[in-house]
Amino acid sequence: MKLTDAVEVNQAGHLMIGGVDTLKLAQKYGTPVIAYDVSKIKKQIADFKKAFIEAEVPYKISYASKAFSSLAMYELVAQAGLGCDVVSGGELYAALKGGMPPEDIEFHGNNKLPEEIEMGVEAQIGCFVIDNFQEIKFLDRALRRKHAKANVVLRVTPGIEAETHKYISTGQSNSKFGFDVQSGQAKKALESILKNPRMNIEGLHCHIGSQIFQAKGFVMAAEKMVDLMKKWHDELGFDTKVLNLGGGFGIHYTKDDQMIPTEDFAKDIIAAVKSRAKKYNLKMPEIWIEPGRSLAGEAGTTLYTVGSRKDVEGVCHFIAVDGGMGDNIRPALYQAKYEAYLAERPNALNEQIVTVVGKYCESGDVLVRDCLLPNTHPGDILAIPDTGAYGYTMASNYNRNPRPAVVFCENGSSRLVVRRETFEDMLSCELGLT
Ligand SMILES: Cc1ncc(COP(=O)(O)O)c(C=O)c1O
Ligand SMILES: N[C@@H](CCCC[NH3+])C(=O)O
Repeated sequence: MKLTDAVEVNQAGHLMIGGVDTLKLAQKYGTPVIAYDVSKIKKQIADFKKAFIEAEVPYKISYASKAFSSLAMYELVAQAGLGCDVVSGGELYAALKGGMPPEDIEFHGNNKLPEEIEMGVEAQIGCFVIDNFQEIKFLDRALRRKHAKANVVLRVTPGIEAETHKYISTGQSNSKFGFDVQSGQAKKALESILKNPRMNIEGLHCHIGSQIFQAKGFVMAAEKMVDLMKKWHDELGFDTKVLNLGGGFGIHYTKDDQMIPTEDFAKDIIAAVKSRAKKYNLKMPEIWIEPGRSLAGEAGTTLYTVGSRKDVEGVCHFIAVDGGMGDNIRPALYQAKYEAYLAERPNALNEQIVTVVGKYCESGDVLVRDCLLPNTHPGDILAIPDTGAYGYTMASNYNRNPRPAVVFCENGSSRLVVRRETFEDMLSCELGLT
């Protein structure tokens, strides 16, 4: 039986992930544990691919690995034939270790360090997404030193304000990412790259933000980008081979989130590029997208064990779990909303409005505010679905709490893909004084 898009229930009435009973997962791996239903990741990948294949347009899907960077995820993504984007030397290192072919890796970031750029040049990655003038200098220096060439894509801010939390909106002119178009910065950068014999500019990039539900913003951005292609074709004779429209496709966190199917999102964007390119008589560019959250988010569910309770009648009912803001900072950072279920009795009558809090020494350490749950007891397993993106990758060791374990579940089997951190792990970089 299907309870939500994220969670299913087995014959015993327990929540299931990838065909595995969540109570068994908690028993086997301990809690907190983030359990992924691998079939959901595969389905999202297939849906994106389908939209491009049906539209018969050249495309590339690059997984934005900041959403969930792990060796297992890179392996899965590489097997599916996707590329990936990385935003740091650490992500690049992990992607290569996870078996991503270097030529399928894009390097993003608003302040790539010289040594990170050298690492990318050394690895002969697929392309650098150029974000600022300093980076052009650093990249040029690295290429000269290695007698190498690199493919690049120019990131611009098309001046679109996405309807999302202000911390995750990036397409507006005052964003810290990319070159501003209106002020002429972007054109200057393009001219400088075009003159550089070591850089092969493939095309343009924009990313308007994250957790966006309206196709409208993407369509507007796509249209503005094709306008820019036309302008720079006329003014500079520049032919855009690649149009990278970034990621940002919203996912379900709560019943209030109005979902647009992945395929429909992609179809709208493709149609906008197609018709605009036709209008200007431009060659259809290869469309690249960079979904992160929409590939990993709904596939992940975090399981916690309920510990203490605090009830002040008429004021509040707190249920505390053995994780919190250290494994999911999103509620504290973006006021993100989630739903919670009791793994053993997800269908039991909901009796009480409670606030699920973590174990960290912060009043803001709230995972779900005011949710309806059945009566809970210490030792119960609580599941918070839709935690597959920006949970583990934004995790911290605050209060010296170890980061959780991660398991992949599929067809009734589970597999540990990231072991739980130990206290020793947390001290492994420390040298002390004596
Ligand atoms: C350049 C770029 N591409 C892709 C993504 C992935 O976004 P999302 O996880 O919302 O799909 C991000 C993050 O917002 C980003 O900054
Ligand atoms: N970390 C953010 C998304 C940031 C996307 C990166 N540009 C989130 O959890 O929603």
